[in-house]
Amino acid sequence: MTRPLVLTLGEPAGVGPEIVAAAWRARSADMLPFAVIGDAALLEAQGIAVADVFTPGEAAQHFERALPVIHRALPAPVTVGLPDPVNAPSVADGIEEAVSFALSGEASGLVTAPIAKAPMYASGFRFPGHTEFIAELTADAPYAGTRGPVMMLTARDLRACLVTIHVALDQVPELVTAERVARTARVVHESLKRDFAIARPRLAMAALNPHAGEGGALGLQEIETLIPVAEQLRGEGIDITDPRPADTLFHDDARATYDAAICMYHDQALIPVKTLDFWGGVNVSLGLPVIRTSPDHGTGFDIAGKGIARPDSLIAAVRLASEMAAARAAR
Ligand SMILES: NC(=O)C1=CN([C@@H]2O[C@H](COP(=O)(O)OP(=O)(O)OC[C@H]3O[C@@H](n4cnc5c(N)ncnc54)[C@H](O)[C@@H]3O)[C@@H](O)[C@H]2O)C=CC1
Ligand SMILES: NCC(=O)COP(=O)(O)O
Repeated sequence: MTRPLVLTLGEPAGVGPEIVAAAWRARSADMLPFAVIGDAALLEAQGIAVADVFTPGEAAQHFERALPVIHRALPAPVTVGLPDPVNAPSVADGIEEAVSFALSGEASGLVTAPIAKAPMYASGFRFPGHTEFIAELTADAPYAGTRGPVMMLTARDLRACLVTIHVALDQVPELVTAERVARTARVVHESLKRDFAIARPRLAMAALNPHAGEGGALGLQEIETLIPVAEQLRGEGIDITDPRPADTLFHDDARATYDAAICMYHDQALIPVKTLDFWGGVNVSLGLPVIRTSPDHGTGFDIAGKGIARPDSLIAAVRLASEMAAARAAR
């Protein structure tokens, strides 16, 4: 039987509590039941019934009538829209606890509500985001496959996967190495088979430079790095294209030619994803021993507490984690 999911509440002063409550209100047959790690008072304040539980395994028995919560009180009161770094260590602890439930098998996977990066960094959090933190927390767990983490964003029929994640643009060219591109492609190829049940994944590689480098006139990374690595990957049996100009890779007809795009930097992947479907996009961490999904938006401090935050992306993240858990269980 597939176990429930575990959710983290994320930044308590952001939209997390209201979208988590809304996701529970929208519970449906295509979602696994879930338990939330966080401050129960913030969820009760959303006008829903909550049930105190100790593990995600207890979620299913309560889920229909109340949102199961693994209560973790915050050290400082929450002012909506104003993150307090004093609460940041509890946010990180919640993610760590969720990962341990997923590693122990008590949860099928985790779905994380957004964190605010700046207050986390101010409190000493030393990871760029969830993705790298979860990779570190799971580094010693057994895993049969190429290790990530690889960040993938999905929206409608687009899956965009990142070779570099949260780095300044001027650092991107030196980080686009053959090793990084190859590892990203291998992780994506394996994950599309294992987690998305795609038997023969087709990958499209995005070029780094305009016009895929214009034969070297607009940059040499395609000739020196990307074309050779694409050839090497095809030699391993991975169906991947040579680098394609990124400006023509994401329109409707182009998307039909591949199952995932390998993108060289953050905005190359996230702009098409968020343009295509800002409300329904999902962030997925690939190449880890645990399943992890997340909404593609952030903490929405400008709208938190106003009752207008849309839960669609979190709901899509819960659905996708449920599908991935089913795909892994069926193998
Ligand atoms: N997975 C995660 O933990 C992520 C965290 N962040 C963090 O979020 C914080 C704020 O980042 P921003 O760049 O301002 O992005 P943001 O996504 O929080 O906000 C961008 C715009 O989208 C709107 N928006 C966001 N979520 C919405 C929702 N559920 N319904 C309706 N409108 C929504 C906001 O009101 C704002 O106008 C930062 O600290 C950033 O690091 C950002 C992206 C992902
Ligand atoms: N821009 C995507 C983002 O910030 C999500 O990062 P992560 O917390 O999922 O690693």
